[in-house]
Amino acid sequence: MKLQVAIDLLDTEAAVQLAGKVAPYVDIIELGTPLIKSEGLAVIRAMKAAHPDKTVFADLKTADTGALEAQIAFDAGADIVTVLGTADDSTISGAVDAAKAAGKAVVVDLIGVRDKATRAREAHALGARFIEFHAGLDEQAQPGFSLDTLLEAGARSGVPFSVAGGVNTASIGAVQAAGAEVAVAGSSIYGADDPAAAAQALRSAIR
Ligand SMILES: O=C(CO)[C@H](O)[C@H](O)COP(=O)(O)O
Repeated sequence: MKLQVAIDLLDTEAAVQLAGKVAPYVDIIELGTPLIKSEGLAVIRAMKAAHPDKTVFADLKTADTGALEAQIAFDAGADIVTVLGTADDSTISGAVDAAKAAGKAVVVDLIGVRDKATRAREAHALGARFIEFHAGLDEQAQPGFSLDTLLEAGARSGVPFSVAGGVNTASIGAVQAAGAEVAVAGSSIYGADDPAAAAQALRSAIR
């Protein structure tokens, strides 16, 4: 299983600095949606320039104009972009076409999707590289939130998937046991006193 760090900071310098600390322990560097909204495409360019050997994941959460949004992020250096699972099939297909032309990839994010396993299969058939079973920060803040429902749906989907939703050292074992290809960790890394140690601990927990 691969490890993806989600950087939900708000400025490019802090994001590149954090990536520099955790890069030895992660496979994929994700530029979070708030970071891209705050800094624009420049943060994608800066991250790819700083880490040309890493997969740079632009969490665009595209809802429309899939081909166009994917293309501008690929041109800026992104290797993977996200499209929302709630978007129209044509939006996913448009982004997938752009990815194929650029030799890059699309991940479909299931945030807000009710029947995640079914939509995951549809999105995979449309050409998404893998499907992100995701509970967003707002959903995680709800009383009684648990990652278990997400993991069960991912395991049931039968397609390649990642998991995001407050993944930490206590839960990453269950994420791997569910069969995820990628564990996405944001706040448990960027919110830690020592982000490098946090990333290293997550990496060590992967069997
Ligand atoms: O995309 C996101 C929020 O929409 C986050 O980047 C993702 O949820 C990972 O962060 P965390 O591990 O803190 O949940």
